[in-house]
Amino acid sequence: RELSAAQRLPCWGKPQSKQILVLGLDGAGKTSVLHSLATNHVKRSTASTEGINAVCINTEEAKMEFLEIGGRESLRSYWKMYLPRVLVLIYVVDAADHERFPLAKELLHQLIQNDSTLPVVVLANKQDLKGAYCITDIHDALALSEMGDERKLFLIGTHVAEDGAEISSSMKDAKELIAQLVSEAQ
Ligand SMILES: Nc1nc2c(ncn2[C@@H]2O[C@H](COP(=O)(O)OP(=O)(O)OP(=O)(O)O)[C@@H](O)[C@H]2O)c(=O)[nH]1
Ligand SMILES: [Mg+2]
Repeated sequence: RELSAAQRLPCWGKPQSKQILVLGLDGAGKTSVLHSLATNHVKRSTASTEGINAVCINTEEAKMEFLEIGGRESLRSYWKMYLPRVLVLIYVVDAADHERFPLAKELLHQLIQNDSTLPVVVLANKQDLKGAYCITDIHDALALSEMGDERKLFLIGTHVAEDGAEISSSMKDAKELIAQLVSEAQ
């Protein structure tokens, strides 16, 4: 496993680049969301990310470089290493994974505790699943009211359900919002 490869990735680390970190527990849907945002079509991931996964996405507004770090327990210690370089943090949760909300919450709060202004976009993914928590419940479960007053914080429900379909309007909104945030953050 070569996490240090991040330094050599073609689109990661250029001074003019807008870097976005994508974190969240394993299985939350980070890779699936990134694939879908990149292609505008739903594409579910079939494998857990072994290390890091870098995806460049360009919109009219911004050239964006997304870096996902796998969410498995063995990879979580790497998450914070990338924080100092990011403009925006995307935190993906599986809205139906009730059992692990407390863990997802704890890890999110640990990540942002030393940066009171880092913008955060929480994606409450898998909204298509029966039993998925709605936005209000996710807001409570993750204690998003305790993320600090100075921070730009957004919570969007998403799903990556039907392979091949065009991405949902909420996913398009998320893409626009992220582009907006990175252009403001630079
Ligand atoms: N029903 C449903 N399944 C989803 C959704 N998003 C992702 N999945 C499925 O959930 C599983 C995990 O998705 P990934 O995108 O690999 O999750 P990840 O967060 O990248 O996981 P790691 O790389 O292990 O950290 C895959 O089987 C996906 O097909 C969704 O919105 N709805
Ligand atoms: Mg992944």
